[in-house]
Amino acid sequence: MDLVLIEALEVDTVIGVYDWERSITQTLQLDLTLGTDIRPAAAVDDIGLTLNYAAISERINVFAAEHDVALVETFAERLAETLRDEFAVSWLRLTVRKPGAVPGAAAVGVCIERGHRLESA
Ligand SMILES: Nc1nc2c(c(=O)[nH]1)N=C([C@H](O)[C@@H](O)CO)CN2
Repeated sequence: MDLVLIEALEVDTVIGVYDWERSITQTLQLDLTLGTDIRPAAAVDDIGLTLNYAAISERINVFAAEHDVALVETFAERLAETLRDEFAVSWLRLTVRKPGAVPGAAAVGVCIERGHRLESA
């Protein structure tokens, strides 16, 4: 299995369990590792045959702008489901960090893996 990477993508969204968080936008930082087979695209140098990280990043920005949830867990789970529905992703690892949420910690958050890792031929 090959991997396409999106690292330290910053997106703005409404997120948080406390009342004061319900009326503000906060920035989340995302790391995304996407499992795919890059060989068909590499063989003919065609963006249409791989996971377009620019298009996926734009989709994540739209997702963040449209969603409003309490937990980073919910954000991660729903985003992973959306990406697996809309792109040819066999497996993904998604880390969602909420910088500055806890005093003394650079960031807090979750990391999830979904789907099946395909072996390379
Ligand atoms: N496991 C989690 N713990 C907490 C979350 C969360 O989303 N998942 N959220 C908060 C608050 O919103 C916090 O980030 C505000 O600073 C607390 N714990």
